[in-house]
Amino acid sequence: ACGSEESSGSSEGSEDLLTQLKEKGTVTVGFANEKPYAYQEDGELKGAAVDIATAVFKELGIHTVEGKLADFSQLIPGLNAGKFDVITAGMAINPDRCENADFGEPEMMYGEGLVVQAGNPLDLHSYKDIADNPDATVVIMQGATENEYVKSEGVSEDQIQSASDIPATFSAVSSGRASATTGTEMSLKMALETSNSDNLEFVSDFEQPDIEGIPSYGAAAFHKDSDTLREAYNEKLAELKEDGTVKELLEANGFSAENNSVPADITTEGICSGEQY
Ligand SMILES: CC1=N[C@H](C(=O)O)[C@@H](O)CN1
Repeated sequence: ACGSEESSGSSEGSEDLLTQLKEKGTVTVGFANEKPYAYQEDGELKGAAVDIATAVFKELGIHTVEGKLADFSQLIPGLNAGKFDVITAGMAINPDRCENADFGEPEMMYGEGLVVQAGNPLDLHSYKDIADNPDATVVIMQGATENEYVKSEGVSEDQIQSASDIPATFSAVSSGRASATTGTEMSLKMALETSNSDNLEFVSDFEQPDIEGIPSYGAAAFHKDSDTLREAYNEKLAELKEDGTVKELLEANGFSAENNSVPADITTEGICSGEQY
């Protein structure tokens, strides 16, 4: 195949992407360095989304997974620009994103979290608490679902700050530039473990908002032209859900089988169409 040096997100040319990847034996995945979903540590690609994708690709005869780091907000644009073959970032499926990428079937379920300064000086326990306090600000990773979640709970645009990644959101709260940050529960817990700012606290009694999008369902995301690859991925993924491998991989990455496994009736089509969103 021509252009075999480049990973191409499109199936233009003589062979579809699945066939190309099988021939190369390598798939290139986009990720945003967010533990425990997809991150690099000691030169190795790790995380629940990476592990699940790696297991699926292995079943497809694609044994090497290479990572390409991108800001979270650049994952879908990067996919569509052909920088990687698939996004493995535990990205939440939602109707807006479904317009720009084709998600695989859901691999994990997750909720939200909140990190504030130690002692929780503004007494923030929900997105509504932020909305109700004009002095409160929240810093959120660019492109993350939480930007919409807080707004739907009444937080105003001028209370929201943006940062390119989770470490940058933590330093904004730690330095007092923002009152709080929100992200997925697991991202915040993990980032807090490795953060060297001891003046931050995870709000353990955070109230999950009762809004569209929560809980979220994370999945791999494919280029709109990669139907064959996505269908083959979904087929193997279903087998690995069935035989307990997905559950095992979630647990190995700190998720709980009980709280983070996807209920059997939830489908990507259902979420994209808005019926299950
Ligand atoms: C795993 C993850 N999920 C959310 C999202 O999909 O936007 C954001 O919190 C960013 N990271």
